[in-house]
Amino acid sequence: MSHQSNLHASSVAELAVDIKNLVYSYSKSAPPVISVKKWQLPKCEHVFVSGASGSGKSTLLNLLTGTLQPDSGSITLFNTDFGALSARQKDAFRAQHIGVVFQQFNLIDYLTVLENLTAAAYFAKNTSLDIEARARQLLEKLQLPSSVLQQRADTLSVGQQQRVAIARALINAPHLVIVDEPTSALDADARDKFMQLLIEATSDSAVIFVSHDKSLAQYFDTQIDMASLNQANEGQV
Ligand SMILES: Nc1ncnc2c1ncn2[C@@H]1O[C@H](COP(=O)(O)OP(=O)(O)OP(=O)(O)O)[C@@H](O)[C@H]1O
Repeated sequence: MSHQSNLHASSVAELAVDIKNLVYSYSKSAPPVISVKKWQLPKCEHVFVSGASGSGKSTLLNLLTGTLQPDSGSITLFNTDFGALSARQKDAFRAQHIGVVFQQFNLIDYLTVLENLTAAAYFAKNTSLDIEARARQLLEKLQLPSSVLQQRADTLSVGQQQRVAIARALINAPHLVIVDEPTSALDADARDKFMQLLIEATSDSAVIFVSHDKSLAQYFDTQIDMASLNQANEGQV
């Protein structure tokens, strides 16, 4: 069964993420950085993952997006066994079903906002939607003027870049949105506004948001700390 046909199963999946016995180490001689026995995220739930620096938050996100491969265990995303996909299928699955907002936004500087959004749709082979119309709709939802579409990414303010990064993550209407600490450069007012917009814009998706700033937990349905999720060093010296 291809990942495409699995998508039909995904529409009835109860769980966005189902992790079992997931173990990951950067080095064989060191204890695992990630060791999660069981973690389930229901569809459309918004979870806040906190944890100290070095606790494994980014590593977990990289495993969820397929950038890192687990040593053992399984990650099932919307009924699809992610680990069983080939590298190419993983890329396609990620492009189609997972939206990522990176810490540094990772917009392509020399492209306009519309080109940035169109590129994300292109990689997902998303031809079924009118991308420009969807881009306009998302910008409106994120309270950016549509004139921004024609502006080069490197001419945007930091706050605008953040909103465009959300729009890019949502352009393909992903089932799962992963957000890695995007608020560190913002003052308190801008941060609250950003969080409200993010939560509103992702109401139809499951969201995993990682940050060490526990004051952001108020925006989420549930919260979990890496230390309790991760039993990596239990019983190890
Ligand atoms: N490429 C790597 N090679 C070896 N060790 C790594 C690598 N990347 C991360 N680590 C180690 O893995 C552990 C978890 O790192 P990770 O970046 O996942 O933590 P984090 O919770 O995201 O931290 P931060 O909040 O500082 O971004 C740390 O001890 C880190 O030093």
